[in-house]
Amino acid sequence: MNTLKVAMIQMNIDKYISKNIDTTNNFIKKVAKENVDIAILPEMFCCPYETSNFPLYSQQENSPCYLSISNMAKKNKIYIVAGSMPERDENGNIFNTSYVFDRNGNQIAKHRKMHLFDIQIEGGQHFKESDKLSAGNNVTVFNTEFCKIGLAICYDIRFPELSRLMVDNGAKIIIIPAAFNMSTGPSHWEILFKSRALDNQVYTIGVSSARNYDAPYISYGNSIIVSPWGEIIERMDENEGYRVCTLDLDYVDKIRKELPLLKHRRKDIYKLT
Ligand SMILES: O=C(O)CCC(=O)C(=O)O
Repeated sequence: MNTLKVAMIQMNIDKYISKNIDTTNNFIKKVAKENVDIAILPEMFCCPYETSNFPLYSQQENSPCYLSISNMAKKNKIYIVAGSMPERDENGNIFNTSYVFDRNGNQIAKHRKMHLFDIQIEGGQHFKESDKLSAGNNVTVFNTEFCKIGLAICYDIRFPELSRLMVDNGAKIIIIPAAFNMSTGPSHWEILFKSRALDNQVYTIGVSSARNYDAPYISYGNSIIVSPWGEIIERMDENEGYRVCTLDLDYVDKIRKELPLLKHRRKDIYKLT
């Protein structure tokens, strides 16, 4: 059987970066003891999710925060999908960026959120990432000894074209560090992870920050794993914690063989004439 163990780390986000790094370190040590292969952190795991914070917390690659996560990966011999952090480039542009480190602490992937989260729900959530952030332009798929894995951030999951491109590129798992909110989370979170899993016959994994009612942006929590058959195989509540889950990659192949959706596509007619 071709399996791997993943851990969803649903952490509370503090205003101090150092506290967030300590929290991450404690979780990584715990999950490494359970022989986890890939640990996943939430979106903006080191920065309270607020547009005004992005410039204040933004750091260039190789920042102390970046290096401490890389060191944790190396020390614990574990892959870490470092949720996301505000990344500042040499021109001062800021991106919502997820880095992936391998078991030697080397960066093997980097995804800059491609779809910026600008919403205005009447009587509900308002947010405008584009006030402070720039969008990334690249689809991200990275390789491991288990399989290829697609990576995107939160709002990116709403765009089926992106997941499909990852799958066309060989992904059998799609990982989404996220922070849905109390307006869209209860209505859309589960459906989105099920839909992307079902239409691509992949495992989808959404890792959220824990809910904090004192924060200006209240995260939905509910970190989730959905199978290629569209079933929820792990789901957390709103509280801080972690969950370990073994994924069977042969099951992806089995589902794709039994119900060959990807093969049955009519790419020859998917054009507007
Ligand atoms: O799509 C949503 O409803 C939430 C997206 C979000 O919170 C984000 O992209 O950070």
